[in-house]
Amino acid sequence: MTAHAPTTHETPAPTGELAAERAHLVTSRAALKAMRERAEQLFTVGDQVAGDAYTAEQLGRQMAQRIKELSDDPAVPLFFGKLTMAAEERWHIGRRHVSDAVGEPLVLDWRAPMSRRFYQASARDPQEVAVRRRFGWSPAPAGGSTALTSFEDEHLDHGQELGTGSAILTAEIERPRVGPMRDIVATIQPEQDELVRADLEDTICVQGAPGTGKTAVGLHRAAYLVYLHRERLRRSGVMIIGPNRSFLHYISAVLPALGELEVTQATVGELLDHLPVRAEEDVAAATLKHDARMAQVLHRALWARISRPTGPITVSDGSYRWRVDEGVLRRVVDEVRREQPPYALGRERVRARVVGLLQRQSEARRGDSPPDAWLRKMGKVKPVAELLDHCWPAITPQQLLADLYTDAEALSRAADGLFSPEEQELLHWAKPPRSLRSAPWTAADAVLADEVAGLLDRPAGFGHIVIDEAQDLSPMQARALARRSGHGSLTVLGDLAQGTTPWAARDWRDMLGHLGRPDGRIVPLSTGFRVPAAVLTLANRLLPALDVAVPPARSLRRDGSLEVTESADVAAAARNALTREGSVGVIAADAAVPAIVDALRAAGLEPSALDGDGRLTVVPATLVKGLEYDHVIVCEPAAIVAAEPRGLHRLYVALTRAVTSLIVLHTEPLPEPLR
Ligand SMILES: Nc1ncnc2c1ncn2[C@@H]1O[C@H](COP(=O)(O)OP(=O)(O)OP(=O)(O)O)[C@@H](O)[C@H]1O
Repeated sequence: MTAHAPTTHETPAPTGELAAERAHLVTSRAALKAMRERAEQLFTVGDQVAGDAYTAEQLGRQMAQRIKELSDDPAVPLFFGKLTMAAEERWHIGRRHVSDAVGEPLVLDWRAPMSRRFYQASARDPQEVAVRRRFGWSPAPAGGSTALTSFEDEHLDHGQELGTGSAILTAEIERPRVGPMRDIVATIQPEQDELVRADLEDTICVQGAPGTGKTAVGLHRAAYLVYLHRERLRRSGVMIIGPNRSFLHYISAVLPALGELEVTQATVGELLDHLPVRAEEDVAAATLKHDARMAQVLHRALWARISRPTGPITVSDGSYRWRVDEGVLRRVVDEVRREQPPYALGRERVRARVVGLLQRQSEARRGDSPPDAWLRKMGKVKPVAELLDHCWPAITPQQLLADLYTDAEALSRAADGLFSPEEQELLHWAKPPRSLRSAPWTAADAVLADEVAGLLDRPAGFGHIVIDEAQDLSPMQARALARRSGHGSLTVLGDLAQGTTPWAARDWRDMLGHLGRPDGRIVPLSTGFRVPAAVLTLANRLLPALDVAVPPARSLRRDGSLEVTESADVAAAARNALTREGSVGVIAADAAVPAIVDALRAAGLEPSALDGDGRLTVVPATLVKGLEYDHVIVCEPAAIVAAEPRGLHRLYVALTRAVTSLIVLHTEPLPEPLR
């Protein structure tokens, strides 16, 4: 394969081609406006013609959604690419579909099957594409519009291919980052596109070094799947799981920019709402609670609640008395138990079968079928209720956990052969709480309560879940997500080297097992788009000490700078960084953050809150995962390492947040691998 120099046209364009492209832009914008006006008109008419209130509301919601989808943001290019086919057809590719009054497409949605060639065609396999064109756009000033300024052609039919040498890709990657994450739809790379367009049925697990575009791939895959399977996924839903709220805030603009407004975004913690978290616990206890063995302990503890009937029941029904013998009742309970339904469903099944036995007696005596009200009444009569409370008692997740934590014998039975006596002791509450609400519930208990809730009843599953920073999930958290995925598929994104929780994954196959998808495809991403090579070389020196088998990251970026300085003057470093274009992130051990904020303020600088939109942000090291800044100042690496057991992993995360420059400030000796 031979790569040739591109034919790049810069503004002002000497040829009429750029003018023709600008004319196409004007036509496309006008067509989009007309589409929006038609939708608005339908919206008004729909209001008058829709039959019942429900239909009207549904229709209204869909139309309002459609109008929003058709909105034209002048700051966002309407198209970014163009394919000229060997057969002379021409297709512009953009963020959404635009067609003219007779339905002729003016811009193809990037997710349409045809658009795939824009990302995948190569000189070796042109896929009938003669020329691939990428457009350059000027940055939009605040509140203003972007302008079409240039284009770059690859004559695939003549063996020309730029790959990552594209000037427009380079400009996009090097564009200063301010504010939330942007979509990468104009420059998705072939290896990323393969993942974005993976089938809905496919669970994929992406192991990628920092900045290889994992988050970007996950978000674009969500947008792609919603486009392709709109009706199905609108019903079941798509969810994005991120490590914390700051991260979710950072990525929140990407899907709306791609026209997708109905995707749920949450942290794992936000999904677990079965008890109020009010206490902290030591790492050993928390780690044990996050261990996969805990699932077996809870399963045993719950099913140990079931006991066999110890006598017959007799039910008075007007002038009749029905009787069910102990042996028959035992068979009912044993049978339902063998069927292994969710526990709460099992209880109802026992109830229904006992009522069925009463019904048969009644029918035999009375000669006709009793009405539904009779069946409901029989389900609640005292002997039946007492039988259920004895044999298959109702239980809440909180009650089950509290009983385990306070009753050493019950715990020992459930944990027999699984937990050592010392481990069991870790779970024990020294004194019983006054009430379940005031019990010292911890975050790990919330995960366990969710496991129990999942044994009681199966939650409805999402059609697709994208899990970012998945390396940090514990086996029990992974199970909580598996439960919410039902028959759906997963996109699992992470980097074993960035695992910072005590239970962080060391092997993706194990994690996929906990996520209920042991056969998921594990795919590496290796090209880094964020971190400059010099910075990555420094961070890679930590890898051998991180005890994970991952290939070192490789950067596309030859620009950028690295400075390691023996100084504590963060204000001077920040002031200097602010003279350059782009965002500045100061990353420090959590405990050092207040003093750094004070020092910056004392120097007349104004750091903004993590979710704010200022140019200078001070970020606690524990919250920086997934984020990026043009200029990063990492303060005192030794303190970041010392703050937690997996401090070196945390430092690896901190060092890989820089897009353009990294400044490491220290007065203490640097951690060993960096010396
Ligand atoms: N194909 C691409 N074109 C342009 N920019 C890209 C491309 N792929 C990734 N990027 C950019 O590279 C940066 C890193 O991407 P992203 O945050 O998705 O990486 P990541 O693998 O999730 O990183 P980390 O593991 O550090 O969280 C982002 O600014 C993203 O927009």
